[in-house]
Amino acid sequence: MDEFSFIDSIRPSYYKQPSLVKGIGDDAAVFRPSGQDVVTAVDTMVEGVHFSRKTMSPFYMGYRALAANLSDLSAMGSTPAFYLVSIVVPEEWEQEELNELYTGMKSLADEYSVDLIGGDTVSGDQLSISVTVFGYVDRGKSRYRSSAKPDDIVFVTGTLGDSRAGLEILLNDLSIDSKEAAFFIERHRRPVPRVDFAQSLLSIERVTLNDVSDGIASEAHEIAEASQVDLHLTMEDVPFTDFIKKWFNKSYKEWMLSGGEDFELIGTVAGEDWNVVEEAAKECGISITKIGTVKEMAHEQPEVYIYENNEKKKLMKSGYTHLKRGE
Ligand SMILES: Nc1ncnc2c1ncn2[C@@H]1O[C@H](COP(=O)(O)OP(=O)(O)O)[C@@H](O)[C@H]1O
Ligand SMILES: Cc1ncc(C[n+]2csc(CCOP(=O)(O)OP(=O)(O)O)c2C)c(N)n1
Ligand SMILES: [Mg+2]
Ligand SMILES: [Mg+2]
Ligand SMILES: [Mg+2]
Repeated sequence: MDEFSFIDSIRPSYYKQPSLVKGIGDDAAVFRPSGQDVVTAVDTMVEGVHFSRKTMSPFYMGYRALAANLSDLSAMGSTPAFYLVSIVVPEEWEQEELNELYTGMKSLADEYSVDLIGGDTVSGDQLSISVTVFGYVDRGKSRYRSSAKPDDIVFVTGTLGDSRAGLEILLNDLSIDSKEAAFFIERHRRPVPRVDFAQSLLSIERVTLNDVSDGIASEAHEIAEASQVDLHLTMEDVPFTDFIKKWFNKSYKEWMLSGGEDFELIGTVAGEDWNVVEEAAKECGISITKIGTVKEMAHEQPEVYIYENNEKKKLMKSGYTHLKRGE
């Protein structure tokens, strides 16, 4: 195998998106949006930081790199259309493993009819996958972190902390009940981006969305800062899988807030639209939970508060932070 035969092997034989003009094979790809806004994002995953041989097979490395990006598109309310993959591949990687990685991405891409339209292949020391995605959204309909208003309901999809529990099991070879361990591991390896749910909210004029990659302690702050409001959350309302308590009683609360990589959506919406949000979740077969309320800023800086046993505390912006220096 060399770079060129590899590219030939991953080149799609046909594309599903009608707006594609030129796919893989020239200096760049071309697509032609028809009056919609184009939404784009890039997230990178690096061996040793986002995954390791212990936590992920090549299939899941690929699946998850695309899932994280589709999750960002869902948080903008957009419909995914295209992706590009830039990959750094260590010498020892076999062609079969690289094919598996692409099969992992394709398995998710096919579900959403998303086309692979380009990328870059480079040899290097550590596996790194950078995925760039493009999606469409009706003009002016993107969902921003900056749209939260006082009295909004704060909600979150699914359950939190499962992915972190899966990571713990994988990294430390924990032997817990096999069915329950498999659930957490699956939540870590194969997160489901909430694309369908976000799209079912299209009838609502205003909804704030942010996807949970770092943990809601961080994402709630991003909403508070962008919207210049305070968020008041209730710890007892934050949703978790019931058996997480049994295995990780000491840690599960912290993981719910800052474990990260749940790829659920946290958002805010006016009370009068709450029934639409509930209906959307039901349609998509996912759970949705009210976890708090938006309030006007009490001080000069936006804050997130969390109530536990009726005690009010500031929730710090904890979570996974890259580029930490000098601490
Ligand atoms: N190295 C970078 N150069 C330019 N923009 C960046 C860089 N890193 C992050 N951003 C931008 O900063 C914003 C927040 O990024 P990030 O926290 O990674 O978002 P998310 O958690 O949703 O993936 C996004 O608009 C992103 O495009
Ligand atoms: C081997 C391994 N160690 C640690 C983690 C945990 N981890 C790595 S990055 C991250 C946060 C999310 O990644 P980031 O690059 O900040 O995503 P973004 O917010 O840009 O979407 C977490 C919780 C992991 N997934 N795998
Ligand atoms: Mg990012
Ligand atoms: Mg995001
Ligand atoms: Mg992201």
